[in-house]
Amino acid sequence: MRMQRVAVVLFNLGGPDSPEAIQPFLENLFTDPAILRVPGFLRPWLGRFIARRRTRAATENYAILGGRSPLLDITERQARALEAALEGQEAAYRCFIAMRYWHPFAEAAAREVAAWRPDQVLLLPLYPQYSTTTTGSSVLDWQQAARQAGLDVPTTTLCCYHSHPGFVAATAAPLRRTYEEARAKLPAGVTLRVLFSAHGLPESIVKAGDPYQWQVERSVAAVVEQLGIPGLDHGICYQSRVTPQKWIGPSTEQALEQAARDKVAVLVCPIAFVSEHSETLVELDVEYRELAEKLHIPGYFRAPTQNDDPGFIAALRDLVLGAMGSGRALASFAGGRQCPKPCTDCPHARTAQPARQVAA
Ligand SMILES: C=CC1=C(C)c2cc3[nH]c(cc4nc(cc5[nH]c(cc1n2)c(C)c5CCC(=O)O)C(CCC(=O)O)=C4C)c(C)c3C=C
Ligand SMILES: [Fe+2]
Ligand SMILES: [Fe+2]
Repeated sequence: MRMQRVAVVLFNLGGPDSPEAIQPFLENLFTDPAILRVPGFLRPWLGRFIARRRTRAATENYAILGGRSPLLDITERQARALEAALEGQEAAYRCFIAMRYWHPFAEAAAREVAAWRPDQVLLLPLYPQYSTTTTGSSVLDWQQAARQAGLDVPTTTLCCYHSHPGFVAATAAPLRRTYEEARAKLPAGVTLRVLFSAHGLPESIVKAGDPYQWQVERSVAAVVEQLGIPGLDHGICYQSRVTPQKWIGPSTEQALEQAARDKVAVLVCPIAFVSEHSETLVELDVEYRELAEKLHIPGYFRAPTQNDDPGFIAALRDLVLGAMGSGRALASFAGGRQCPKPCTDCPHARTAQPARQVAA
């Protein structure tokens, strides 16, 4: 009998692979209805307008990284490491990558998956917390791509793993190392504040029911508990605001200003990214570091993201094996947007409509 084949599809946002790709990448992003929530007839025009306005700042950021995002290279490493970690199971696992706004798109990934003839597909977002703007958008994109590729096999979606013990441990371990290194460099009297920095969202998206902020808070609580540092000074803040609307706060800039007023050193820990990219390597390592210096903050440190750290890959393996056969499926959410229903304690699980099975 042929061994069962499981295609694991890793979702991430994608990033430009050359300076010329920056504007079309941004156009793809800002014309996504999950990101730009304006009437359909306005979206292509407004989305391209916002993208063109953002291109200059983004080009300057990517220039610091050699003109391209490192996200795909890192995701490739994660995919190969996860594939290796899944060897020796009862089923044969192969990992594929579907990026949302730049190559490899879901369309190409779905064709590759179909050609491999899997018995099952598992969708694995590289976003620990569910947002309609990230995982939700990628799932919708995948569903369309899979239909076009004629891929009709049972599909399981892993919506979120904000408090999964493996993810929490893989976040806490490098944070603890950086914390100890930072402590050793600081004078004894200086407090070190851990600032958990997550990608921000427009407040209207959270008010419409997006569970992302709540899940970020859950992740932070779990990581702090795992660290077990008595009296740890810590806070949550949100970075990367790119539109003029009101975004959730406090912003990372505001949190740094508060740290300056409190005369504490800061250790910034990314909590919603699991790979290095422009928002960690440029925003956190260059822009916020400069701001911290300008504000005379007594010390600025940054914990690394997980990338292909063995602890994180082991967490992904456990998530994959735990999700297989669990019957997790998508439910349609009030308002017509897709929202998953796998965790019993997510607010969206309580508000979701009865499950509409998209896969067995
Ligand atoms: C309204 C705009 C945006 C929302 C909402 C948003 C949500 C969101 N994004 C990530 C993770 C990533 N974002 C990345 C790049 C990126 N994101 C936006 C805008 C929104 N993101 C822009 C305009 C860009 C391009 C870069 C820039 O112009 O500064 C990336 C990849 C970047 C790379 O270097 O490859 C990631 C990853 C999350 C987790 C999230 C909400 C939960
Ligand atoms: Fe983003
Ligand atoms: Fe959930």
